[in-house]
Amino acid sequence: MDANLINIFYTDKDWIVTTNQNGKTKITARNENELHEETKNFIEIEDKKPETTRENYVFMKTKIARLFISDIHCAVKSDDYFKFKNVLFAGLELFGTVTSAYVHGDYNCVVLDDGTSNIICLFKKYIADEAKIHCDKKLQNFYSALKNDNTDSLILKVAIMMKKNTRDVLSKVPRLTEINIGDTVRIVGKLSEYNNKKYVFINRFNLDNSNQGLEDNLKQLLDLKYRLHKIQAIVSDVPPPGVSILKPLMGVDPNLSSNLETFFTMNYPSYELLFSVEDKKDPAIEIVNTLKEKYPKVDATIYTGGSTVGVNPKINNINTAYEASNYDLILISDSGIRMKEDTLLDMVNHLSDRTGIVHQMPFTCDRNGFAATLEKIYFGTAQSRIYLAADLLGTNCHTGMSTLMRKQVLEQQGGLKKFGCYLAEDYFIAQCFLDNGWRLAISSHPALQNSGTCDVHSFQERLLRWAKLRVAMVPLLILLEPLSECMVIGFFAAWSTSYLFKFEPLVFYLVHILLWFMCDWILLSIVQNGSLPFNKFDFIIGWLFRECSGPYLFLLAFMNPAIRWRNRMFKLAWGGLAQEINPRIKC
Ligand SMILES: CCCCCCCC/C=C\CCCCCCCC(=O)N[C@@H](CO)[C@H](O)/C=C/CCCCCCCCCCCCC
Ligand SMILES: O=c1ccn([C@@H]2O[C@H](COP(=O)(O)OP(=O)(O)O[C@H]3OC[C@@H](O)[C@H](O)[C@H]3O)[C@@H](O)[C@H]2O)c(=O)[nH]1
Repeated sequence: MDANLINIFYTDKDWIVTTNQNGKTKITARNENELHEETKNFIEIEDKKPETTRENYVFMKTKIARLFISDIHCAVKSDDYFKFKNVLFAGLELFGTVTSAYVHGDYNCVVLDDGTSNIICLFKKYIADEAKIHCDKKLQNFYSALKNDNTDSLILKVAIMMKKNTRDVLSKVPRLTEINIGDTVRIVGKLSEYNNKKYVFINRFNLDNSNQGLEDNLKQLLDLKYRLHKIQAIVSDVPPPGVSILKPLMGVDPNLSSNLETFFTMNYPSYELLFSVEDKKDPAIEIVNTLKEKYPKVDATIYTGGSTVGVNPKINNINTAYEASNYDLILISDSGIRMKEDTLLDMVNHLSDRTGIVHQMPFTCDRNGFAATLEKIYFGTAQSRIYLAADLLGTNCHTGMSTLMRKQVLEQQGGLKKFGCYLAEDYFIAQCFLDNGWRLAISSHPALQNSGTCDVHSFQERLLRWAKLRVAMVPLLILLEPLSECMVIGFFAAWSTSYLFKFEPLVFYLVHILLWFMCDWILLSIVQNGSLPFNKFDFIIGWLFRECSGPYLFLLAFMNPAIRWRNRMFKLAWGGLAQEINPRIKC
């Protein structure tokens, strides 16, 4: 921190706002590890004295804020300035990575992410593209007129000077085609707000790729970061297609309202939300109604009562909503999922003529407690490695907590109800797409599970249920799945190398575990794409717990095949057909 800082005039758990004797204001983040090196110090420097004070806020028209994007979303917008931590700013400077770029109406849009959040930054197509061409043409004409010297050269010189200025301003905003996904950029602009969403109107746009560290390069070597977090740009004048989002709800947890709210605030031009609640007295209905009132412009409907079209209670719950859906793309999204503002756009961008399904790889939001750490470790290591490997090999490993699919393909099979006789409808839906020649793709955004109910017992129950589904559907996994566990394969590898090469088995086993552990840490950091919410010691404990309990859970699943899902019990036949143990209908 600067030595000449003399006055702390605002602090909280995240920020310290200070001024020095010249009246300069500095906002410093307390927790700096999440940020890019460049944005560690959020210094707004303006030599002018405050021009005026308004409602006790220091106000300088020319102030430029350099803030986290997540904080920009919390800033209060008013007239031609915005307020953050009691400081008024006229404009802002952002630093981050371009995660998406597309044309929307008259605007070129760039989605910028700085690791804390993302925001849409836009500039008029006309300004960016045609104006530059127009300017260059005019300049050419002026130059040739000046060369011929048959008009008043002074006027021409002034005109040339002015046009050059205009071109300089315009050249600070690139064309959309000049921007690449993954570019690190610096944007200066004005904050704007529409429909409770913040946007930045770009005044200046600079590429800045000078800050890639060794870690970044290593990750890129592995190519996983590219596959997971770099998003394809679709530069097109055609707006993205409409999406019908099916949200099956059953009961309420402490995070439900905030999770569902993220579906009302997505940056996507046309979508409808179709909530399904089986029990008409379910308190989830009240939560959805409150959100509908808060966001009246979002097209949202609630379907209650469900319909019994099969054994799978999730399918029974959403089938009516599915049949009422209006768009050609269907997103089935479980109740505990949170969406980033640009996730839906990213998923749609991953569709191609041959891709029928785009799914999000299961992962978790940052939450506190051992259970949350354990969940993050499981999804970011043991599960990600198989999920990504399966994706690479084109094998079906689809988990249906957030899946975008083409309705036309489902309809050809007889609709969603066709899959109601399976408990693992997700696996069979994906298999059906594959069998019909369609490809599956993984979204760049991992699925952010954020259920408010997070404890070790229910997490293990869930893993147990999934293991039972897998064993019934793909019996070969009885053999292969234990072999994919670090402790089990390590044991066999140590035994065989000691037999074949006379290696010391204990040393081999410990080195194997250490290497596996380190690879898992790297993989988890890649999937997280930012700082982890726990330290290395927590990781060691969570990782050891997961690795030791994994094979044990698998054994349990194998020994007792009865499946409990929420308030119902099921059993599965080999192949995956389900039967409810107090059946209500026959499949
Ligand atoms: C010598 C080592 C051989 C390794 C073979 C790998 C065997 C697969 C091991 C574990 C499977 C983990 C699956 C991860 C996520 C599944 C989550 C889940 O169970 N979801 C269900 C509920 O939503 C869903 O219905 C099931 C979906 C997929 C089940 C089929 C999994 C087959 C995976 C085969 C992957 C092959 C990858 C090959 C890697 C070398
Ligand atoms: O009886 C039920 C159970 C569940 N559901 C809904 O189904 C969704 C998933 O339920 P849970 O969160 O309990 O289950 P999981 O996260 O384990 O689901 C996962 O595994 C089983 C697959 O069939 C699912 O597609 C997959 O998302 C939720 O939105 C839930 O509200 C119902 O509508 N009715």
